[in-house]
Amino acid sequence: AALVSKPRNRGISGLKASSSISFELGSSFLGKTGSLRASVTTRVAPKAKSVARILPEASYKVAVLGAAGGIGQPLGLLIKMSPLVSELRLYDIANVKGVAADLSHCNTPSQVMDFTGPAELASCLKGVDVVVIPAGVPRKPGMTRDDLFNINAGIVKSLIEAVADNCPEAFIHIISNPVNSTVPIAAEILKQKGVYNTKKLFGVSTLDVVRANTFVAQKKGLKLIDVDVPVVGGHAGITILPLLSKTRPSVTFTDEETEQLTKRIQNAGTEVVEAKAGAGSATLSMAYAAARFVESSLRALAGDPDVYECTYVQSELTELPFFASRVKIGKNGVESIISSDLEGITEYEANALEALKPELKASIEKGIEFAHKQQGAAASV
Ligand SMILES: NC(=O)c1ccc[n+]([C@@H]2O[C@H](COP(=O)([O-])OP(=O)(O)OC[C@H]3O[C@@H](n4cnc5c(N)ncnc54)[C@H](O)[C@@H]3O)[C@@H](O)[C@H]2O)c1
Ligand SMILES: O=C(O)C[C@H](O)C(=O)O
Repeated sequence: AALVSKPRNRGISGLKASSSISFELGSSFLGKTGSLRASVTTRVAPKAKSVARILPEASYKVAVLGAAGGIGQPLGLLIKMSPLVSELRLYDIANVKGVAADLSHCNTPSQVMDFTGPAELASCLKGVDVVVIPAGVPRKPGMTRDDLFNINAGIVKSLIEAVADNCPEAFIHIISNPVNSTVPIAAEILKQKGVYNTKKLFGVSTLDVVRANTFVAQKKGLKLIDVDVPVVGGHAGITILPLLSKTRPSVTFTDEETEQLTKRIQNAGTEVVEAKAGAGSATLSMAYAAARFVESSLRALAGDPDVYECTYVQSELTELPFFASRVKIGKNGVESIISSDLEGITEYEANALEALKPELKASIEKGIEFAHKQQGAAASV
């Protein structure tokens, strides 16, 4: 692995200037909607001053696996802007050197390092606090996310094995599709390695929330920054369930609006895949969403007591073993799963929740079965 850049301005000017620029970006675009600020009236507000005191001192190591790809590159850029990051480690099987050299010229504090190919994966992962995994193939028009399973399941499996061996304590963010199956695969691999921590494995479903917030704000003429729509279930088609009745600020929807918005949020990934016409799926909005989730995780690690995000995790909220919902994230990962979003939902949402369960269950079982088969195959060699 080559060290591409060392932070030259560790002193007052470098750190202060970049902190204030990216901090403003982080808190106004990435961070704010990652809290319950707009969504729960009973929340006890943390003292702004004490959180501000904690955060600029903190510095974490973040690895991106699949860093030279369509998501990986803009995600690397956004993470490079975070004042909470001391090392940004970029790993890919190809083309990562140039990406790292390019990013390393940004005069923000973190040091950028590149790692290429399986032989350098262990050194990329040693000592990292957060691992983000967007490695894998994207959809083309006409494909479902599940059509990516055959290729991406194996990629996620091998990367998680390395995570288990080298940084089992890290927060793991899985972006690679089909998320509904790749997260259960990761869980099984971590179990096989004896290092599974249910609180630290996250399927990144933030993009669904980002989209729901955008579409609802547009439809209802609301100020975007204030809108917060919880999205539960999973991350594919009808398993994506926006709970529009739980939108904050409180807003009412006609049946027609509910139907139209729900379908648009569920099909938003396909909307992008079709618009890109064979050139891939969402990358820029995904990088934005993933950066928000990274920033939320880093704030949680730094002791911010007010970090809430929707994410696909091991859960007891329903009878399904994995389920996306709003969770509170703290220093040790998931602190609690917020059940109140599922209370008092509308009949439309309750029916949609029941309708998504068979598909989500099948995707979870497919992932678990894959991991078990691989283990069986390895044992018989
Ligand atoms: N969770 C979400 O909301 C969401 C949103 C958008 C895309 N995705 C998924 O993210 C994945 C990546 O999308 P993309 O547009 O960045 O694809 P891409 O093809 O542009 O980039 C993928 C990168 O992964 C790398 N890669 C492949 N195998 C690897 C391995 N074994 N180790 C390390 N790197 C490896 C490739 O070299 C490439 O640079 C896809 O599976 C896509 O479906 C998920
Ligand atoms: O739609 C895709 O295939 C990519 C991603 O899951 C998305 O929601 O944009």
